Amino acid sequence: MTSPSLPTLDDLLATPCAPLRGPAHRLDPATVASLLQLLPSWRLDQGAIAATYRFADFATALAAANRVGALAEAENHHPDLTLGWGRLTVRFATHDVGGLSINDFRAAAKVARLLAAPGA
Ligand SMILES: C[C@H](O)[C@H](O)[C@H]1CNC2=NC(N)=NC(=O)C2=N1
Repeated sequence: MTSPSLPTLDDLLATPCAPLRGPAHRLDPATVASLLQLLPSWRLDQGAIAATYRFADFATALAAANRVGALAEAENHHPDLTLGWGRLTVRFATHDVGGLSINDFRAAAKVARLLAAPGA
């Protein structure tokens, strides 16, 4: 049960990342935990949210990284990416607020949709 003030997954998918600056936009741990419930593949990882996606080989993982990069550019919200053979780890935090913001969840939801699609 999410409180009325929390966005749904559809809200996250439908809302573009917006410029956020300053600690007022930092999410508290309870909100982070509630929002993570919307993104089952994602976890809290040293102050960021992260997910690891697996692929058939390096070239496929690299292609996925490039698709995530295009999404990040479109959203103006950028992850740290760790690319390996058959593996891509995507991590989001918002450096402009010095922690996690709603933009991280907006972007993560879009990445999850992008990479869940067949042939990602
Ligand atoms: C100037 C530029 O719009 C800002 O630096 C944007 C770019 N992408 C960003 N990405 C992330 N992850 N956090 C930010 O605070 C951020 N800010």
